[in-house]
Amino acid sequence: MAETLQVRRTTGSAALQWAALSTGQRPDTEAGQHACGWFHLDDVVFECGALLPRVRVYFETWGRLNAAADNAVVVCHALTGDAHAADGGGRPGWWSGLIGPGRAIDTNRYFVIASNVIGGCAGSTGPSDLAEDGRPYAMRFPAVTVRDMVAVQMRLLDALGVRELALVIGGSLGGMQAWEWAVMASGRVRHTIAIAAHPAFPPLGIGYNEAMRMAIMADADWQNGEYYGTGRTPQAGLAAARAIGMLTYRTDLLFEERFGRRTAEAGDGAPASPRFAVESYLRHQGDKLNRRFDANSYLYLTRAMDSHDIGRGRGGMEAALRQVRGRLTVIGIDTDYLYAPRDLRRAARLAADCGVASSYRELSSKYGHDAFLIEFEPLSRMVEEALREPVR
Ligand SMILES: CC(=O)SCCNC(=O)CCNC(=O)[C@H](O)C(C)(C)COP(=O)(O)OP(=O)(O)OC[C@H]1O[C@@H](n2cnc3c(N)ncnc32)[C@H](O)[C@@H]1OP(=O)(O)O
Ligand SMILES: N[C@@H](CCO)C(=O)O
Repeated sequence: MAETLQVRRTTGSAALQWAALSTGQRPDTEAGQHACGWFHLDDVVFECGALLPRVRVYFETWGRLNAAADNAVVVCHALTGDAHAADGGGRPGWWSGLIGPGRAIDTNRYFVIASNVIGGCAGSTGPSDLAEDGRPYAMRFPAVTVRDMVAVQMRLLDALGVRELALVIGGSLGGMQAWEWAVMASGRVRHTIAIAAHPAFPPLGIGYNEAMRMAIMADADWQNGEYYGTGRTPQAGLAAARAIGMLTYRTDLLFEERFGRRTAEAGDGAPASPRFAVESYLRHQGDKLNRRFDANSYLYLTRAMDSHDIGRGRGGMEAALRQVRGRLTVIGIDTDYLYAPRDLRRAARLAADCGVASSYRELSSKYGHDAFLIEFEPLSRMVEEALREPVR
């Protein structure tokens, strides 16, 4: 199976040079330094049995892999996130508050890797890419699962020469990947931190995902997914999906504080134009997502979330948990509507009952589910504390 790896340092000596590496050859990066790269793999077999002859993974790294090749940290992104988790290329990342020199995930100490998930639309192969026949995959893209995402990430880590992981961490869909990493790479991962994510995606989440998919597929511009190159994209559908999503990612308290019943300046009260501040906010969020996200990827990634269940095909949840070796920290958010803290506390307890060195921590926030992308100070403290705990 052919694999190729290209890495480009964005800072420091010989910055901006693309280097082609043979797999297993560690990238020559420096402590704290940011790099980005492409990993090309052939013949990737998905859990559903489908095979993609060519797959591309976009990734970014921070820091340097140590001589023992055991200081790697894998950071997994959420539904609409990407590989740009921390500062680099002159831009902050979505977790810059957590990752960087001297921060909770210290890039002077760790070699941090974040990659865009397969099925996504931020550099890695997804439904908008061209299939072998030269047409976009669209709905012909295989049904991707969280396990497929992690399997590809594991191959990336092998190619980068990483032997053992100090930490795998992520929130939401990223947390689901972290749960899978704990099982799939058991013995290779010293610490897993799964934030705002169940070990098996709950029915309320599946329901909301379906409502969001219905919004996209009801848009006439969706065209059964074959919208690429037609000049029409399902923007209204994706915007409606984002609005539904945002209502589950935040809280009533926050909306009360931010918007109350205030009206938006432009609103004239007609049903078709936004009247209240909260409406114009949701529309703005939809516009923003349309500028950076592909609707078909949204369909595929929400389906991946629906299928997430670490016990699937492994004899159930307990049997899967019994495979976990390293330490597990589950972080819940007290105001998270979708990923209820009581479920996550229970999951951490179940893991402990199954012999895992497991603990539960709770982040208190008015932001709801999205708190893991916003509340960097308390989250940093929790990550630092968790990393100080014994591995086994
Ligand atoms: C910035 C990125 O991280 S994008 C690339 C990677 N993406 C990810 O990792 C996905 C995860 N990220 C996210 O989900 C979000 O970016 C979060 C949770 C981190 C932050 O959400 P934000 O949308 O930036 O914050 P918030 O909810 O405060 O909304 C602020 C926006 O709403 C706008 N807004 C606020 N009130 C209103 C209103 N009444 N009417 C219209 N717009 C409004 C603000 O002007 C601001 O707009 P801007 O983002 O264009 O500057
Ligand atoms: N704000 C997050 C929500 C899902 O966790 C995202 O857009 O990815």
